Amino acid sequence: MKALVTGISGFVGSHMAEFLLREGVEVVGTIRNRSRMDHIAHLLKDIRLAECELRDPFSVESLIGTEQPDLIFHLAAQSFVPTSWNSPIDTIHNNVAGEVNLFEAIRRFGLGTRIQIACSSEEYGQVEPDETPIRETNPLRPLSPYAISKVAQDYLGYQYHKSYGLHVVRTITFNHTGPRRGENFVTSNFAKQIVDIEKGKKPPVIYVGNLDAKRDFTDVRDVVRGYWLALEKGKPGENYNIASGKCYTISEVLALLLSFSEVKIEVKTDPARLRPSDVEILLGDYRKFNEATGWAPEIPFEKTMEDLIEYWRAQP
Ligand SMILES: Nc1nc2c(ncn2[C@@H]2O[C@H](COP(=O)(O)OP(=O)(O)O[C@H]3O[C@H](CO)[C@@H](O)[C@H](O)[C@@H]3O)[C@@H](O)[C@H]2O)c(=O)[nH]1
Repeated sequence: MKALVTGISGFVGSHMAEFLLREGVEVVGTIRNRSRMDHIAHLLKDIRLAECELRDPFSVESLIGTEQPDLIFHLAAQSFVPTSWNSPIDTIHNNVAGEVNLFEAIRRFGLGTRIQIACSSEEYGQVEPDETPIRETNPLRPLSPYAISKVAQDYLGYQYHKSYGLHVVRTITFNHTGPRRGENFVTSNFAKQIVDIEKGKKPPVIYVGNLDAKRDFTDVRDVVRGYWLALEKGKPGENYNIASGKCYTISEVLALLLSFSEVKIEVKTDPARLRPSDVEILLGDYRKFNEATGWAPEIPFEKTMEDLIEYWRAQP
């Protein structure tokens, strides 16, 4: 069995590759010439890399024709919400064109490849108080260009399944984190700031944005197991929430991370970290996915946060 992981050098891609190797699957991953390699350096003897610009249909067609994968985990994306306000067109183009190019190549070669699409709880956007925990039937009220790009990716998956019978499973993943999480994202950003203070690299002040937002975090290692199960047991054309079913305010996340450290730290709001519109609450109902695949989260949030801070402590 051969799996293609787009964005293999990223946070989720590197964990996906580790999971697939443990399952005995042959792993090929896409990289671009400017991809960082530190997350997958330890895997290079066991995986193959293919340089591919997903935005370029010729590049994608040549990759798919050569590799003819049984499975695709489509994880490559511009995934940071604030970047999508600075470069909305680039976010939408990158996330949407890459997926269309993959679907078109699979369709043209007539392959039976099973394809997982990484959709996002950001698609739900403005959620009303009586709508939590959020089910897949909730209306989508996206609040950022990133969310729009994910709505498009999600519905393209539906459409290519209906129009051409492609085996596409759409996973709607709520926030996820763990070791190697990029330092822009809130959990890693706070953990790294704390560790930089511990190491004396910066004064004892932690800068934060909106602490009132509520998010539902799942450990990345549980998430990649979910992506595998989505293609093993999920129904083509369907969408499934992957979530923990619990949510924390960002101020609770900050308090938890601070509790792992001995140093005294002052908390300051950095206005540059506030967004034009922020999703207030994301709390997912994962029953549909559980019923289809048996998946449930296993790693508690406290353990994920401990592993994350230890990850940053171990960095040079
Ligand atoms: N990044 C960041 N966020 C902060 C900060 N302070 C508060 N926040 C708040 O923390 C929340 C989480 O921010 P992110 O970690 O940047 O994630 P996100 O915007 O929720 O998006 C993530 O989850 C999506 C799934 O819901 C993913 O699709 C997306 O790629 C990303 O992983 C947001 O409400 C944000 O305003 C800060 O200093 N930095």
